[in-house]
Amino acid sequence: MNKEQLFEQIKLKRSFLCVGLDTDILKIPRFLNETSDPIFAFNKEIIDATQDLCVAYKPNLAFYESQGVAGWISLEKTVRYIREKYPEQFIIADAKRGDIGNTSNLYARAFFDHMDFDAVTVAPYMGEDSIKPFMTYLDRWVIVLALTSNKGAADFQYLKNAETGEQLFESVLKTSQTWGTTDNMMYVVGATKAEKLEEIRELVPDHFLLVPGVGAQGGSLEEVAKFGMNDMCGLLVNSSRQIIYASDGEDFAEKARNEAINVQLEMEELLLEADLM
Ligand SMILES: O=c1ccn([C@@H]2O[C@H](COP(=O)(O)O)[C@@H](O)[C@H]2O)c(=O)[nH]1
Repeated sequence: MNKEQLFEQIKLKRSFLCVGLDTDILKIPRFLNETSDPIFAFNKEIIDATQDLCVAYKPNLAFYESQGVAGWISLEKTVRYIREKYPEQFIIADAKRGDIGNTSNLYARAFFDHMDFDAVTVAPYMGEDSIKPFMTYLDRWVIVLALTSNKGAADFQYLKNAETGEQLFESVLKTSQTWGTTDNMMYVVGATKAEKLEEIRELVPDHFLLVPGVGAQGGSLEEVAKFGMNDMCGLLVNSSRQIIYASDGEDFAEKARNEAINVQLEMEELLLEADLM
């Protein structure tokens, strides 16, 4: 999917919501354990209940890898289900990969050839050759960690370069944007760091940003939109736990839908205010 198609979906759905499929076997409703693949059964219900309210899904690999082979099978089934039933959805592997070039090559093959994701999150620490292999695929994306939502982001990401005075996340944004384009590269910026979005937009005015951290982590959607929106919206705002664990009963999908509706309605208002629809 390219940038224009993504923006079309945002306008059509009146939403820039990305539903995080952080499917924890210990948190899903217990009655699903009677099915042959509880993680996939959960995901399928959540996807069917939210697909008209969001433009993207983001399975976080940790939740699948922690289940060994069974988890990988659930993940593959989930991606295939979305692709076949809701092909307009943008599918992100939140895998935070990146390694020496030949290894990254195989990560890219795993996520784009074998599994048909649209995008994969990558850590920029190992530099250009660790990220370039992901950008050789047409209409596939890398999403580079720039300023993360967690407390530990302060350990390195705000460190200032002694010569330029630039903070590390600023250097990541400046340097890495020369490796790709606004058509194959996005950035992760945590919603809990919304106050930094204004300066981030000065560095990367046209890139899409994947913004986790609303909902369970307490980030403000309104502030993210105020400081982070551009003329193509430019935002995919992720919410995982607040939506998918709205209930642990038989009504879990319906309750997830209600949570997603609340977010979508707020997003619709923000898009209207920004004159994007
Ligand atoms: O900076 C980051 C990068 C990634 N994440 C991931 O996003 C979701 C957030 O889940 P919530 O339940 O909505 O808090 C999760 O998969 C994280 O690993 C992030 O939170 N912050």
